[in-house]
Amino acid sequence: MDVSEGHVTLTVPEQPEEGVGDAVFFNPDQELNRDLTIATLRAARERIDGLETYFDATAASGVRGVRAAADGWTVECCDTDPDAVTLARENLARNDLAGTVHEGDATVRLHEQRYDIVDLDPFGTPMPFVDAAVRATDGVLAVTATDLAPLCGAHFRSGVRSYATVPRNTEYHGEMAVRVLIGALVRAGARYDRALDPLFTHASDHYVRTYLAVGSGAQAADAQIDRLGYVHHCTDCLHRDAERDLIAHPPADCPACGGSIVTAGPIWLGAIRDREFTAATREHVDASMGTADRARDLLDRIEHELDTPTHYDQHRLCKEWGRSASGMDEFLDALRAAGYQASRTQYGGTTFKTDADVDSIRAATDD
Ligand SMILES: C[S@@+](CC[C@H](N)C(=O)[O-])C[C@H]1O[C@@H](n2cnc3c(N)ncnc32)[C@H](O)[C@@H]1O
Repeated sequence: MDVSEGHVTLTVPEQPEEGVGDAVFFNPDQELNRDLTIATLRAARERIDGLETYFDATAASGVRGVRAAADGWTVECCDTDPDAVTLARENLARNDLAGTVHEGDATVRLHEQRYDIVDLDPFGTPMPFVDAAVRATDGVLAVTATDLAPLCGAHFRSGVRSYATVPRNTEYHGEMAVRVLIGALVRAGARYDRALDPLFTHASDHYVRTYLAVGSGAQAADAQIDRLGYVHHCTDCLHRDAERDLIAHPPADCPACGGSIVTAGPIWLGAIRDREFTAATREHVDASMGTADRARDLLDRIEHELDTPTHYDQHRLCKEWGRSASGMDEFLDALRAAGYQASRTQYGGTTFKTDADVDSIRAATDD
C-alpha cells in the first residue's frame, strides 16, 4: 500500500494484525516520531555547523532516510533484512532521491564510517547499537526505545540487564523510562570520552525518543556523569528525593512519613531537553506533517516543563489524601501562589512538576 508522509510517498507492506510477521516493518502510529525527527534535524542543522550526513541504521521501509533525503540530507540507510534493503532502495528511487542502502549489521557499518547524525530506531532496546553509534558521530545521536516495560522497571530484571541500572516501577513510569534510557546512553558515551547532552526527548504512546548532541573530551564526559544519580522514592506517601552522586545514600526510612524507600539509579537527573532547541524545533514543524498540531503541542509542553527528575499525578495524590481533584490550572495556580514553581508535564493531562515536596503540595492546594 502507499503511504504519504511529509513530502514523500512510500510503498509499505500490509502489516500483520498481531505479532511480528515476515513483512518489512512499518508502523503508521510512529508518524509523530518521524515528523519530530525531521523538525529536530532541521533545528540541529541550524544549531551545529556543517551537518550533512544522516545514517538511518535500522531502516526497514527506509521511511526515515527517504524523508531526510527529501529534506536535503546526504543519506545512508542500513538493514539486515534483504527485503527491507530492496524496499528502501525502491522508495528512494520512487521519490527521485539519492541515497545508499547497505545490507548488513548497522554496528559493522558504524565501526567503519562516521556520520553527522546517527538514527537508531530498532525493535525494543537500542543498547546493542549504542557503543558503535556513539563512536561514529560527533553530531547528533537520535535513539528510539520501545521496551517501556524494562525501562520503567515493570520488567525489572530485563531493565537491569539492558540498561545496567536499577529501574523502579513508580507512578511516574514514563519519566523513569526517559531517565533510565538517557542515563544509559550518557554512560555509554562516557566510556569513549564522549559527552552526550539531551537536545530533545519525548515519551509518546509506547516509546521513548531522545536526541543527544555528542561532544568530545574526558572533562565534558565527566560533567555529564555528574548529572547522574538516584531517586529515593517512598512507596507509602509518594515523597521522593533526588541525589546527585556516584554512590547512593538512601535513607533507612522515608523522611516524611517513616515509610519504605526504594531507590532507582543511576539515572539521568539533568534536563531532558534544551529549551531553546525545543522552541526552535517547534518552528520547524510544518504543514506537510500529518501530526503537526500534536507535535507543536508536545514541543510546547516539553519546552515549559520544569527540570525536576520526577513528577506527580494530581489524581493519584488526591486519592491518597481522600480529596476530590480540582482543575489543573487552579491546582497549579495554588502552588504558584504559595511560592513554588509548577508546570504541566508531557506525561499526562493530570500530571505536574513542582519544587514543593508532597506535604507542601498538600498544604498549598488544600482549600
Ligand atoms: C523497528 S524497525 C525500523 C523502523 C523504521 N526505522 C521506521 O521508522 O519505520 C527495525 C529494523 O531494524 C532491522 N535490524 C535489526 N537488527 C539490525 C541490525 N543489527 N542492523 C541493521 N538493521 C537491523 C530490522 O530488520 C528492522 O527492519
